[in-house]
Amino acid sequence: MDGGSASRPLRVLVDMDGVLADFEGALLRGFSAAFPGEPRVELEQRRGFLAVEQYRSLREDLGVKVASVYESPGFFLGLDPIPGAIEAMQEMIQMPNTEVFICTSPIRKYEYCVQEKYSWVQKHLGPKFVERIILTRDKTVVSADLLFDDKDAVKGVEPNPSWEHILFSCCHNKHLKLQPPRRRLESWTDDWRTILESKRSK
Ligand SMILES: O=c1ccn([C@H]2C[C@H](O)[C@@H](COP(=O)(O)O)O2)c(=O)[nH]1
Ligand SMILES: [Mg+2]
Repeated sequence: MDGGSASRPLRVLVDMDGVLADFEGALLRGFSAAFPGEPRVELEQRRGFLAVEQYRSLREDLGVKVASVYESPGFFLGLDPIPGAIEAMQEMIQMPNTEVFICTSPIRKYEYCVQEKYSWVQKHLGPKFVERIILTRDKTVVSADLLFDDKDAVKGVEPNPSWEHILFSCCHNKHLKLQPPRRRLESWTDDWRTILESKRSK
């Protein structure tokens, strides 16, 4: 090739719940509204990725009750964007030599969730991002350089995923101390651009 060398584009996966869309805030509000007399887990008290497990540990029947909130029609479409997420995604998709995808797991009772995730992306990010949705219960089989995700352990059938997992801080994971070399993004005001640059092939 003449002149400069062409490097392969950087491929970035961005999770939806807890990274682009405020699942935890809506879950607490929805639970409080639907079950006002029941004990609830404030965001400061959230521990562990699955809210359903923490509610179940409070009292067995609370697991089913909290799950009924996110299984309800309108829940996923009504999520608020995480502060700065929309702006960051719009900037990222314009970056040269960069491929951005939204990589998100639907719940098992997928009837409303799947369609509403698509509608949420259309509403908040626009049609070019609808083209870039990857729905999977196993993110380890998706090939990329980076995955921004609030789940502390992203596991699946592939023991060595191609991506580096950047833990996006969320109420349920902010207390975890990461073992080096694992990295975090505290919020969308944190320096995600430097993380992208650190993964570009030289
Ligand atoms: O207690 C819980 C908490 C979350 N979920 C669901 C909600 C989302 O659809 C997925 C998480 O998807 P990510 O792509 O990892 O953000 O998990 C749940 O079912 N129960
Ligand atoms: Mg998530």
